[in-house]
Amino acid sequence: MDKDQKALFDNARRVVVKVGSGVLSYNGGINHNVVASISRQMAALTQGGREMILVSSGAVASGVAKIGLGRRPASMPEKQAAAAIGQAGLILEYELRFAEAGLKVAQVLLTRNDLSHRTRYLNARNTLNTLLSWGVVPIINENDTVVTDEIRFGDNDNLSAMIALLLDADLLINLTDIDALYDGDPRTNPEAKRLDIVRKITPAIEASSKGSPGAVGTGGMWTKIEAAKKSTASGVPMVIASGSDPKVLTELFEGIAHGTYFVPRADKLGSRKRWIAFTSKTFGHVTVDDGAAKALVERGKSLLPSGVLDVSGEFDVGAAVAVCDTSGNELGRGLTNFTAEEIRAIKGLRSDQIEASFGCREYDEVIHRDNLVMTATVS
Ligand SMILES: Nc1ncnc2c1ncn2[C@@H]1O[C@H](COP(=O)(O)OP(=O)(O)O)[C@@H](O)[C@H]1O
Ligand SMILES: N[C@@H](CCC(=O)OP(=O)(O)O)C(=O)O
Repeated sequence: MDKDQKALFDNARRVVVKVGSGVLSYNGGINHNVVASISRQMAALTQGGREMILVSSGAVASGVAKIGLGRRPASMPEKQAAAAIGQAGLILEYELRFAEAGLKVAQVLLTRNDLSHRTRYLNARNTLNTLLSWGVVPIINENDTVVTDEIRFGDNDNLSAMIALLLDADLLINLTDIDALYDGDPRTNPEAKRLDIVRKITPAIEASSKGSPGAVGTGGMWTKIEAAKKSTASGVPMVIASGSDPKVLTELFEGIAHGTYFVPRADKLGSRKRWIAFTSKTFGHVTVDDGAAKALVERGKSLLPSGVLDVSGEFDVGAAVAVCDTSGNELGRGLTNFTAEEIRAIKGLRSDQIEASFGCREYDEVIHRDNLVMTATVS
């Protein structure tokens, strides 16, 4: 790896590692060698002075094996039931492996709703920080029992990025059943070429990652690219590498390159803005005209009522909303100063017109720049 990457690994104090179902499964059950090698490497890194956090899939695979289903169930309730059976055994296995190195682990189960709710997000952050301060390794999975389509992450890739942002991690490592990101799905395109470094997630990279997942994974490469977008746009680098390589983590921290490295933006986004941009749940969207789009994206301005063309959804003051251009592309997200109904009444109006029509105006901005994060570029 190059000098900059090596410095980054050397200096990374807090690291989130995600392991996917594909690499954790073997013959319809859990791959004990992979659990052992990931635990051993993470324990050594923890003892070397880093704070390591694990996001591990594998509950469904473990449950399927335990009750002898023979195959991964198709229906949601069956998957949830299998995960409930498998999660205990999965954590027990990690607990035993980490204990061999004298370390303790903690099970943390989360849903998307937990993190999109600001207070619960802060509670989760406090708990995780306390565990880390006690030298305990948190092992996180989606709380499959209670998730519905509405609140599920659906994939642990996005959850791992949100955890990296929540904990202000220095690095996110995604261990999967393939050695790197390719410019096409190698399972269907034998000509696909390996990408060692991604400086910008281009539409071509997005398109090449849309193949379906492996037999047991969820989301495939696409959800890993979504995670890389969240992570790098917040200033946290991400690596996709093979989890079946028993030295992958150890070697990465020795300066030996593995997999694909996603270069982050230079300046780290503050923790509140990360939450607004990537973790909050949006309750609607406002469509802005071309002038407002440019002012927001290129000049970091607040969103004024005069730039708003349309509003969708019903929301209250303080809700998170997406800001979209006239083609429906999401430009960013922010916390609104007005309800949806109020924005409908004042859209397109200048501040003096609002005062003339309504007799007063509490805020000049629909979304103030302090509560706004733009994630897109405008051509
Ligand atoms: N562009 C790509 N580069 C690499 N792998 C890809 C690509 N597109 C799709 N894939 C597939 O994504 C799979 C990994 O995703 P998934 O099965 O969901 O893993 P995990 O269980 O680790 O989340 C790989 O096995 C690979 O076949
Ligand atoms: N919560 C599920 C994992 C779902 C999931 O995201 O799987 P994967 O895409 O393999 O990381 C489980 O533990 O089986």
